[in-house]
Amino acid sequence: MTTAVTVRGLTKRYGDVQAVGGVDLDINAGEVFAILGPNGAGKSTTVEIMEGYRTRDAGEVSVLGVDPGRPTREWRSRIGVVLQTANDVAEATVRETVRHFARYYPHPKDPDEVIEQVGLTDKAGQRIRQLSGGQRRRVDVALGVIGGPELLFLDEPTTGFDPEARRHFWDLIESLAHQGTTIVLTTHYLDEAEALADRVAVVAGGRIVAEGDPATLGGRATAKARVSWSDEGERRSLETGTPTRTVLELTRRFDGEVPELTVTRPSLEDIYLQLIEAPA
Ligand SMILES: Nc1ncnc2c1ncn2[C@@H]1O[C@H](COP(=O)(O)OP(=O)(O)OP(=O)(O)O)[C@@H](O)[C@H]1O
Repeated sequence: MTTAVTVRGLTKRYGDVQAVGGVDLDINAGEVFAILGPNGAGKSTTVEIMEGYRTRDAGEVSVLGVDPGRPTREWRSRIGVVLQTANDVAEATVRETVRHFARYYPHPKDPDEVIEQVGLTDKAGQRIRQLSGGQRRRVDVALGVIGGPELLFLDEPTTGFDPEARRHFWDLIESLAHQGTTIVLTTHYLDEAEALADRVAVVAGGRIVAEGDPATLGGRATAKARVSWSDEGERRSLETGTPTRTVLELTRRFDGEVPELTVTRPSLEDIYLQLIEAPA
């Protein structure tokens, strides 16, 4: 497996604030990697260092084989970036803007296709300043992917999106990942991380407190399950480490279908909240 990003012992301090306090990361080529963490955890700082937009105090960083502290033009053309705050070219239209940015890259995608992918075909002729916040964010995403990047960084990409736009965005990310693009995203939406990411890292206080598959993070898949059902109109539930056995017993007791049966394990959000409350 090829590694797209390697980070070792990364630190960054702003005055008295230790924004990043020793981060190690390996992101494989072709994977979708989500960085989660509360406000001020150090996510953007870490990502901006990987993008070559921020200097580091210490540590080793390699992104597509290049130290982002010494970015080259050729390297820049291989990565795509969607920053948290975008610079709007307010007077230009969506199509003009996307076409304009396409010229910066040696092998850009077709601007109209990209506009379609982000769901802005109807707005292609509209000036950016006339778009809603969520629509502008979609322009940002279009500008991040127009160069056909091997590696795409997305910092809170769906903030301000309505639920439908978010789903469209997820489809876009899935199709880019399917085509082999490595994707690194930060998000505050746990459902987004769960839907998209092959692996997640939870950052708190400038350190990684957990890392892994979102389905099993923090022992999620083996944590006790809550089995709930209905018995003569009354809701019953119990927590158990052996939910299969419990369901089997209930099946016997009800001689078949267990009324209103649910079996749940902790959600990614439950595990995330535990992790950030008690950093390792
Ligand atoms: N340019 C800066 N100058 C001084 N302090 C900064 C600067 N940028 C970030 N910080 C501080 O570094 C810490 C980490 O900030 P960072 O933006 O990396 O967090 P984050 O995890 O991305 O947060 P959010 O979820 O709010 O975007 C915070 O305490 C922040 O106040």
